[in-house]
Amino acid sequence: MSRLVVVSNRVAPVAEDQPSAGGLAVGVHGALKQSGGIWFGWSGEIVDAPPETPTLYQQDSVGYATIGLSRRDYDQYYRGFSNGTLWPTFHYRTDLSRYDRKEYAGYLRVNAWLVEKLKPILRPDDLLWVHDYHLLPFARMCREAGIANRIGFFLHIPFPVEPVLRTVPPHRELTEAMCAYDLLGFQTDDDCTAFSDYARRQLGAVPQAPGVLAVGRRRVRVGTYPIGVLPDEIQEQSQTHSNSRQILNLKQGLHQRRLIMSVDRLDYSKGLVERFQAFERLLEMAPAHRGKVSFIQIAPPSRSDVEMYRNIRRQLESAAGRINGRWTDLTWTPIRYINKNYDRLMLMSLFRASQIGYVTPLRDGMNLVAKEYVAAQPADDPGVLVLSEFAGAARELGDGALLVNPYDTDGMAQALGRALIMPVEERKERHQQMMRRLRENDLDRWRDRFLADLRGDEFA
Ligand SMILES: O=P(O)(O)OC[C@H]1O[C@H](O[C@H]2O[C@H](CO)[C@@H](O)[C@H](O)[C@H]2O)[C@H](O)[C@@H](O)[C@@H]1O
Ligand SMILES: O=c1ccn([C@@H]2O[C@H](COP(=O)(O)OP(=O)(O)O)[C@@H](O)[C@H]2O)c(=O)[nH]1
Repeated sequence: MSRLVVVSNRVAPVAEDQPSAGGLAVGVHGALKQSGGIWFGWSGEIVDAPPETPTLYQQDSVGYATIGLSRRDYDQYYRGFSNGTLWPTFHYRTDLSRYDRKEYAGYLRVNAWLVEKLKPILRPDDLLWVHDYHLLPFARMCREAGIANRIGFFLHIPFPVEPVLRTVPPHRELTEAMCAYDLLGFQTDDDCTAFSDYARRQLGAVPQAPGVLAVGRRRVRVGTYPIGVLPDEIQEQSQTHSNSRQILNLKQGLHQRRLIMSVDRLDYSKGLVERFQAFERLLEMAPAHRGKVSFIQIAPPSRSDVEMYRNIRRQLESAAGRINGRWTDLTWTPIRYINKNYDRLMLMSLFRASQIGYVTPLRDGMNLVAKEYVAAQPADDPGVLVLSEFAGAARELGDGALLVNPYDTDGMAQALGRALIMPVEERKERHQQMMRRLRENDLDRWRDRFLADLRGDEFA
């Protein structure tokens, strides 16, 4: 079988007990560990002079090939066009998006440079699987460099509807470039439909069969492949630290209080301020919960050199300070807001120790934390997932979770109140329902379905 070569901007740290840098790294690492292959991408370092060739190293079945970026490339490609333009727009925050031609030129330049660095490592029958918005034009540049391999692309974040996408000035060039991939994968049907609708209206794409678009002389397949987790592995992990000093101390310090848990990169798309406000509304609306419930928000800093990320950090600090200032008493602090990265084993144990998973992004491609929270619960006394309808995960977990609209403060507070008193029978039923979906759509299936479609004969 052909070798798998994964390309993504972010490459996971290799050690199991190291904190991971977001869902892409967690998902791709989990998938590659099973199948083996090469993982090529940015080393995470900014260097004075980028080397001629990537650094190669092997860890179990995965070969890593990573390379540093110069300050200018990092600024224009990663911080600039990827995270200053595409990320906010694709998350429907056109108010936070900016466009700079120089940054876009840098984005294209780095894509072409990465192709040049990857080419010598490639074999003619390698299967390429490229990930995420940093690399929309990567396949087009591969084709220009004479790389004829089959290339698939998976978008981890939402794909916006046409009027929103058009606010990115080079939208047509970008989407035309996407059509140089053989297969385009999205997290949800909504994302896939948004792309297909855009392609029909703006690029004159003609649907040829279900999931196949003809765009000029190219045929491109499109499909929905929701990323998953490995529920059994998470069940096991969630018990690793159950009796550790940290978890025991936490439980002791809670004095029987119910625990609400949230874990997110510190990102404005995650709806953290709205979430804090809804928690405060719960305390206002339901005096019985005062002193009886604690909320832990873990929010490791992310992309801190992008201005909007500094703003959200300030806003949250002020919200947490204000709410705690108003409600804290001698024995109870309602919100523990922690700006630190935790390793996954500890996170899964924290999920298991809590009664509510509070996951309320304003917009999210999938949100693996929601799935991990469910997988980490004890089957005989599971916690409740309170989940935003705007997370990709809501498509699969909507029947078992309490779905909320993160713009509706009262609605979220009500959902928290309902979760806090939900009888165990209802919690078990909801949990079983969600576990069924997690098992049907686990991480192995995500990889296997995508790669089977990419290998398929339809392209011949
Ligand atoms: O690499 P960073 O800039 O530090 O950011 C971390 C990752 O964030 C995003 O993750 C997304 O992928 C998850 C898994 O599919 C999904 O659940 C989540 O909804 C997405 O936001 C980003 O897409 C990745 O490229 C970043 O590496
Ligand atoms: O301190 C932390 C915070 C998060 N995560 C992991 O990072 C991933 C976040 O993925 P998600 O899809 O929820 O959001 P993203 O950050 O990719 O937007 C999940 O697997 C978390 O368990 C972690 O390992 N340590």
